[in-house]
Amino acid sequence: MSTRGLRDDDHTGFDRPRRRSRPRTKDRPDYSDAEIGMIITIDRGRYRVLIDGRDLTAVKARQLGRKSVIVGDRVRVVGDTSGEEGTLARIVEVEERTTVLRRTADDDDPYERPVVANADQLAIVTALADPPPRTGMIDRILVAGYDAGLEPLLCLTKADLAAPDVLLAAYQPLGVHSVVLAPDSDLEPLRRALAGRVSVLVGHSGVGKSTLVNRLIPGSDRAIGEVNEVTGRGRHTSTSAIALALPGGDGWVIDTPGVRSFGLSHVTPDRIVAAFGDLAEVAADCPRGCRHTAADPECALDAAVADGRLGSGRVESFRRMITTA
Ligand SMILES: Nc1nc2c(ncn2[C@@H]2O[C@H](COP(=O)(O)OP(=O)(O)OP(=O)(O)O)[C@@H](O)[C@H]2O)c(=O)[nH]1
Ligand SMILES: [Zn+2]
Repeated sequence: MSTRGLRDDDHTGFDRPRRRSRPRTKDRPDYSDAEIGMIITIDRGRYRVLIDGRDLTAVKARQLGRKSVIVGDRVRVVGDTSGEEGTLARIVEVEERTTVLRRTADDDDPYERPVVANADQLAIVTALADPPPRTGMIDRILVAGYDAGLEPLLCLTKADLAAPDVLLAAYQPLGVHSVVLAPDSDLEPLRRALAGRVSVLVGHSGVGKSTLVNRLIPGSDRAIGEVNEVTGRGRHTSTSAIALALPGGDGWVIDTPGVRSFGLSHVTPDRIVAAFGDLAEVAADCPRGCRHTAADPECALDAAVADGRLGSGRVESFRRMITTA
């Protein structure tokens, strides 16, 4: 009797991929020598890849199938990698991602769309006036960022038009770092916060994100914008994010097109709580399925506030964030 006959009766065998269906190692091309680059931006199926300062255009190789390639991805590239005009390289492998920022188009959308890979900071650009700040939007972006394992940075622009105090006070208990910016303000605090990191910039159209990027990276030429009254979109209609190197090679900012919504149907309360070490420790005692809101009668966060293990301000801020988001 063959061993295969025995395995067929074994239920656990069903889920395992059949050995024969996998390509054998010796048939699989070895790309370990292929050059590694970073995806800078994507335009109509063409990927801009930066390798050692060379800027090339590439397409996805067929063997990648439906695997997504997104801005920030580290990829292996073969073919013509000279970067010369008219040449096209092929992306054959995507390196494992350290983080993935995702969004769903809206809350009823079951599809998570990966937006940016390998970032470590999420800079939320919000105007203090014109357009007025919306904490619901900030909360949604914070939740998406915590879910992705990114550290948030609140960039409050247009401080010449309104004071930042109320917003700063709202997010201080969560430990969110912030910088306040006016047209003539010193950029040094922002530069320090971005130094050596890969920061995704998100913000509603009109908050002054392009103005900020142009100040940080002279020559980056981000379109500053007359918002189109009909479409609500800025002048440049690109839908892809773009990675821009900070001067002196001191990190990257990844600019994203003005976000109008940040659907969060893929996020669970426990993944958010996990971003806060002190809260996560306490929430380990919550009943199964607890959403950690004020409406959850047995949430362990309440007991921890009552006996002084957690500050009430921190728990309230956390709950406001997860409930308005
Ligand atoms: N008063 C004031 N206005 C600013 C400031 N920063 C930018 N603006 C103005 O706000 C408007 C929008 O600025 P943008 O930089 O285009 O904003 P954006 O967030 O990039 O918007 P999109 O390009 O639509 O994504 C422009 O008219 C800017 O001149 C600021 O600090 N103070
Ligand atoms: Zn709870």
